[in-house]
Amino acid sequence: MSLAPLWCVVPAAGRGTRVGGDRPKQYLTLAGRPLIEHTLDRLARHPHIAGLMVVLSAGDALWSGLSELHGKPVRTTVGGAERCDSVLAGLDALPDEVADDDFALVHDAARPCVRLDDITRLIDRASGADGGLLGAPLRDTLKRADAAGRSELTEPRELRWRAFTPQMFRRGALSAALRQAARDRVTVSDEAMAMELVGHAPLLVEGAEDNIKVTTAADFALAEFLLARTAS
Ligand SMILES: Nc1ccn([C@@H]2O[C@H](COP(=O)(O)OP(=O)(O)OP(=O)(O)O)[C@@H](O)[C@H]2O)c(=O)n1
Ligand SMILES: C[C@](O)(CO)[C@H](O)COP(=O)(O)O
Repeated sequence: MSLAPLWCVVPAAGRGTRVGGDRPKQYLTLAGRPLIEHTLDRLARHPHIAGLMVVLSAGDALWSGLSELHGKPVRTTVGGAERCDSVLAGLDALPDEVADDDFALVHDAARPCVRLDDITRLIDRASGADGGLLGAPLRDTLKRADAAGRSELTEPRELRWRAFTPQMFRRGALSAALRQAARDRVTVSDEAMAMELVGHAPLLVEGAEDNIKVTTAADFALAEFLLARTAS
């Protein structure tokens, strides 16, 4: 890997409404410490990550104040109403040393089980392809439901992927794509979608299915189990 070390933007400004806890899910306890600490620990341990830009909600009183982890700088900024607003704020806040042409990673605070070797593979492959994302091909039969919740149609599963993070793009190109989506009033659910909308075709890099996004309360038990099995 000849690329210079990359900064990683970590959107952590969500409210965790689907979990429904007494605080945003990134601060709920997972295997003895706040979920976000697991995520940041894994990212900072990756030898090719230079620093972390954690995007917090305005007035976040639960953030630990961490400023360094495993010798890497940890900076914070304030996010926005949607995940895409938070990612754009994170990109804008990256240090000046990150040029527009440099790659940056984006990884959800809510994905604590990411494997270091998947990050390495993403960096290796996506840097040669002008950007990409971790994901996994759909393995189940895919149904389209009608409004009554009945199966109306079986969709082809070939060429269908689930999108994970990290996602990796050049800082300037991703910022421009996110700004364009905002101007067009499109709420993009991931960085790759913003890039697709301006004509790019991000590389899909297959990653482990256990890189789950903690989304509901039931995901905590699964994440705790997976954390112990995905240490590298
Ligand atoms: N305005 C937002 C919304 C989400 N996120 C972050 O984006 C990641 C993925 O979002 P999601 O799982 O949807 O988190 P929440 O928005 O917190 O969940 P919910 O929709 O259940 O409220 C999380 O790390 C979340 O903190 C963010 O930084 N800013
Ligand atoms: C970026 C993402 O994690 C890819 O799966 C996801 O789109 C973000 O979660 P959300 O629930 O759509 O906000």
